[in-house]
Amino acid sequence: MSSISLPAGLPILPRRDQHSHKGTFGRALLIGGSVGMAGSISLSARACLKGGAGLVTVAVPDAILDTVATFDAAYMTWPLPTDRSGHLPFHAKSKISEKLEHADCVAIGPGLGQSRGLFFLVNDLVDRFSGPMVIDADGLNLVAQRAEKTEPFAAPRVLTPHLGEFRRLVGKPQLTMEEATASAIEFADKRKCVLVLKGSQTLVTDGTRQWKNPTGNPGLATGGSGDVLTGLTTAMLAQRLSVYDAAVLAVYLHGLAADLAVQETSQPGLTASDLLDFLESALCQYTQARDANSA
Ligand SMILES: NC(=O)C1=CN([C@@H]2O[C@H](COP(=O)(O)OP(=O)(O)OC[C@H]3O[C@@H](n4cnc5c(N)ncnc54)[C@H](OP(=O)(O)O)[C@@H]3O)[C@@H](O)[C@H]2O)[C@@H](O)CC1
Ligand SMILES: Nc1ncnc2c1ncn2[C@@H]1O[C@H](COP(=O)(O)OP(=O)(O)O)[C@@H](O)[C@H]1O
Ligand SMILES: [Mg+2]
Repeated sequence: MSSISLPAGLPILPRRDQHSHKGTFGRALLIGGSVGMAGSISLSARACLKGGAGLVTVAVPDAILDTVATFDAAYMTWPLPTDRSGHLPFHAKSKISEKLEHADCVAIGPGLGQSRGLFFLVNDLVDRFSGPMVIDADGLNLVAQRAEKTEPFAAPRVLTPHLGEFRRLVGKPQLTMEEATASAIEFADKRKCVLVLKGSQTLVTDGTRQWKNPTGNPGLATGGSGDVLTGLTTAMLAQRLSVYDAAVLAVYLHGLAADLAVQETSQPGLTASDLLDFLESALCQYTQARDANSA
């Protein structure tokens, strides 16, 4: 029996049909990484698998492909060119497009770094991909650099900034967390997106609805924990949840995994890799409680 009770309003991940197959649970494409930041996109990709996506492909600069591929044998890799500074160049666009055609959902940003080529590449993909997309980390920073910062997004988008990234998105470097909360709701409403303002009680909003997340602890204050959230959110999109529901459920499960992890380890000792190991327990507790509620 599950030891948790699910908070009201938590989205339901549908039970798996007996005759389902990997295609049923979506093809996710994750784009990120640069020399020195192979870990971030690897964490995202593994979290995407652990979160239940059917097929996961990671597109990274070829200089880091072997490192990324070795992290988990269960996802596929797609080599892209690497520029002289270790980043994806703009001309990676054509090879990305080949994979984009077959993707049900996309995540972009973890570990990308920043360059002029990346600015044009990322903004082109954000504008062009018609399916749901998670934008995180440098993906957010590159979107923030656009001059026309007020237009609504043309397709379903989940943006997952921490306070520092949100300040860059709205161009207000002094914003407090309290001010950011109000501003996040306004941002999501105006830009027609889901905004996940990450922190100790992460806020998820689409401008109309708000979810203040009850799970999670300061053990999550460790490099790579946000990258895990990116992959988990993408997994929920791959399983056909709406952008708002995907973000809420991912944030809840991510925090729950951290809460379960620190029962067995410690807050200071928690790493993003450990967190991946507890995603399964979090999903187990969640699905048991979901099934008990519907019995
Ligand atoms: N293994 C890997 O490969 C990893 C690679 N990674 C990759 O690194 C890249 C850079 O991402 P990043 O988040 O580390 O740096 P950045 O965007 O400069 O943010 C830090 C700035 O924001 C501020 N800040 C304020 N409030 C904050 C808050 N609540 N939470 C966090 N920060 C907050 C903070 O202010 P401070 O409090 O430090 O003065 C500081 O000024 C990105 O591509 C990412 O994917 C990482 O994922 C780690 C694992
Ligand atoms: N004190 C805290 N309590 C609860 N959750 C936290 C705390 N500090 C950080 N987190 C969570 O950890 C994650 C950190 O994300 P981020 O800063 O993007 O990490 P990274 O880029 O290193 O992967 C977010 O999901 C955030 O909500
Ligand atoms: Mg981050």
